[in-house]
Amino acid sequence: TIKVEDDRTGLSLETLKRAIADNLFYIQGKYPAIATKNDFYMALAYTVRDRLLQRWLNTTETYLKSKVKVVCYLSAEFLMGPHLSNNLVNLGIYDQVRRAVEESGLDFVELREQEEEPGLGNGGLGRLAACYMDSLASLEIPAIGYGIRYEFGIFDQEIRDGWQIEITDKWLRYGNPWEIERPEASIDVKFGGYTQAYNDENGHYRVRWIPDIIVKGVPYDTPILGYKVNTANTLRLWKAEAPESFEFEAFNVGDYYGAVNEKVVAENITKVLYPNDEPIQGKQLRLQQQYFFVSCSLQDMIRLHLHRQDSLDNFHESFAVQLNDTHPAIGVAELMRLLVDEHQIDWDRAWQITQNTFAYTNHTLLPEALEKWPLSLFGRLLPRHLQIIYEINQRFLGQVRAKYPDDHQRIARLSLIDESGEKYIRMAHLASVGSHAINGVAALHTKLLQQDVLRDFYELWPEKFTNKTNGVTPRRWIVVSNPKLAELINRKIGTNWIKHLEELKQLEAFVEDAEFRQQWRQIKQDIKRDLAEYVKKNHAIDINPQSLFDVQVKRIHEYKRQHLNALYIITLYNQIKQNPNIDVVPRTFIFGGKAAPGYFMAKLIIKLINSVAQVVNNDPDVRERLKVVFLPDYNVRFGQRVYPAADLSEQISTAGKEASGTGNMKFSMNGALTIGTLDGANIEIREEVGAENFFLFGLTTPEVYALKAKGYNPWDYYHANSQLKTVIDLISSGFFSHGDTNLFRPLVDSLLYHDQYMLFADYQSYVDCQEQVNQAYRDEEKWTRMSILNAVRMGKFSSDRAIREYCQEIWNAQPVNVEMQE
Ligand SMILES: CCc1ccc([C@H](C)CC(=O)N[C@@H]2O[C@H](CO)[C@@H](O)[C@H](O)[C@H]2O)cc1
Repeated sequence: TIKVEDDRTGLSLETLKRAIADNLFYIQGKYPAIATKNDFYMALAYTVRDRLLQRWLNTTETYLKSKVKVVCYLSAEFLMGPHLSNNLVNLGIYDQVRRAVEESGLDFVELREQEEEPGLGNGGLGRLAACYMDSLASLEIPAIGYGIRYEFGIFDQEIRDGWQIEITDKWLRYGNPWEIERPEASIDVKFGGYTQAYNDENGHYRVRWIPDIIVKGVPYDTPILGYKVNTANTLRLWKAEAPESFEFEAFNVGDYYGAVNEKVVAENITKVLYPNDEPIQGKQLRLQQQYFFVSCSLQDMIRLHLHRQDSLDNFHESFAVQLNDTHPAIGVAELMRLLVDEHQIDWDRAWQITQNTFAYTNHTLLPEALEKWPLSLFGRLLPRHLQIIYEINQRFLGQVRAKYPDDHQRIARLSLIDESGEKYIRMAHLASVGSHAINGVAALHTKLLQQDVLRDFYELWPEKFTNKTNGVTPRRWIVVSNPKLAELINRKIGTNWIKHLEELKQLEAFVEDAEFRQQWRQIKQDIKRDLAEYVKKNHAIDINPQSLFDVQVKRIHEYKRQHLNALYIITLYNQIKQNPNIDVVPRTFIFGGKAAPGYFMAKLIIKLINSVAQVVNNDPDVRERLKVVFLPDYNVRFGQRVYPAADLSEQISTAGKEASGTGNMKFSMNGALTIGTLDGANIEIREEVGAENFFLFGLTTPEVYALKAKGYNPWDYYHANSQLKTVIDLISSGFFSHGDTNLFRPLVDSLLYHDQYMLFADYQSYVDCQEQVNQAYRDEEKWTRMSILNAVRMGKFSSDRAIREYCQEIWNAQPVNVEMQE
């Protein structure tokens, strides 16, 4: 008998080909002759999604049936990246699906590139959340990612005449095959209005909240499949809608706008992601977004808990809730409101449950990124929460006073309310008081948190603080992004490394194997050639694959010092112009990164890089040896293309400013060497790969503090270093701006008069270090050895290691085996 596989789950070539054709017909309603590339992509996506569903439903059923602890990751951002390839790798069916597509006469790569990237994040914080979701599922830890389904994600970036232009990100224009709407699980969320105290039937003091408006939260679920396991966790993203999308009464009296007004107001809440990646703006809509998704998520958790249990007394045993920075910190007050007001649990018990439920991760030391909300705005939008925060603060400061009587400064510093000038609510304080655990994202960062930003909390509760150095998923950042390298590693040590990255160390045995080094080098060369072709085809720029690919891709920010990189490029340019016979290693400087639309200096830095590129790339004296390219629209898909192609990874932030960095890990895992400062996770990468395999420069954090304390005058460096002076004067002269001496003045003046991030102090050390890079790159075998060691010693930086630490030290969560019911 011919066994016909189920169209939905079969993995044979025939079944896959039939499934794609059927989905094109029955879902897209198209037959091949009239189908667009996007139709074929959708048909393929649904074919792959079908093969996720069994695991997904089995997982949900397993969790509902058992009383397992579920990790809930609350994040305002999830930078997931394209789903197709990642799901094919985690299902272990990449090659057969690729063949099925090609045997159907379609171009797999073309279809793959059709997928709109869900850009529901700004940068590091959002991408970390995505890597952690992949590791939670791959480690079979029950988990739910809770966030916001922005209609418009991070803007698409175009570069026009050297300037960043922001384009609206209509990622949902063709629909999203990877999500399922769950209208039946909608949740109501209140805003505004007033509160009313009353005594309930048992004479207990109670408060009710009478809101101005109610908004409906509709969840959209996306399956998050682990690597080669049966576990598929859920990413639940909330969309705001009006309870009644159409007011007939208003319509009948001809008030057409009134009829849809509520709809518009409600939907605005999840309309767009705030494109700021550090500086906060304290906009009302931002607070509405934060409260909206947090309230939906906590109400959803309580509903799930009461589905499995009959009292909320052990809610904290059901759910471990991680606050991804302060953006969801309102959750502390919201859980108290739900437990006390909605479920009549007494305050002290509710507070215990709340503190045992929440944990808080801080991702930044920059003072301007620490969220604080004006009391006026907060009280208007969330009157009941303001009362609850007052109550929390009063009880908290009571404890502080008991421990530090008469230390009024300390009490004022610790208070949830910043009373100096206009009053603010300090969200980092609310998160710290309401959590049983607080962590930074790299060893240095956590130390600086304890010594500086959260010093008073550390002195109060040292036991709450632990470090959780960031990690990245080797599935997307090696297996999906660099299949050739993954293949070479598989051939040498098998495939266990993909879930046990520390096993990469076994490859150290091959460093002295010339054949292996040749293969390693060839892979990098092939990828560089592919990137050069991509840049030629899409940006009409010729780059030399033989040159050293020096890459800096990350959000544009003064503390990340993309402009220090530009100062080095101009220095090198001047060296060649002054002495054309100088023997420099041909270099291609590749930049990528978005600037927050309101961040003027960041945008000027993009303009400077493009202006320098203009001159350098068109100067016959240098262009064969120096090329500068700013590739637009840096996102996850772009990262997957550029990390494997890099020779040198630029991690040059001012010491003490980059909390961790995660790009640094992705570069090193793909064999790039790092030039960097002792900042964030660079320090731990250098410890793992060996100081001899890391190009270190610059002031350390204590040296930065000391120099600041002593009084740092950038002019001293300008006058003392003629090479630096020449570079700065060249920029001021208008040489890179068609003679316009005003264009870059704001940037030059900020350096000469402030240089907040100490570029001048680190300039010479950076230039000298770059010379060491040149020396090393000349010795191909030496460089290859260093490249191999940089990659194979990166085991620590897998997000699996980080998640295992969170599970053991913060969440007390265990893996749960999901059976595959046939
Ligand atoms: C309110 C605006 C806003 C938005 C995002 C943020 C994030 C905290 C910024 C961010 O992405 N921080 C980065 O987090 C990464 C993951 O931990 C770290 O690796 C980076 O060092 C840190 O800059 C701050 C403020």
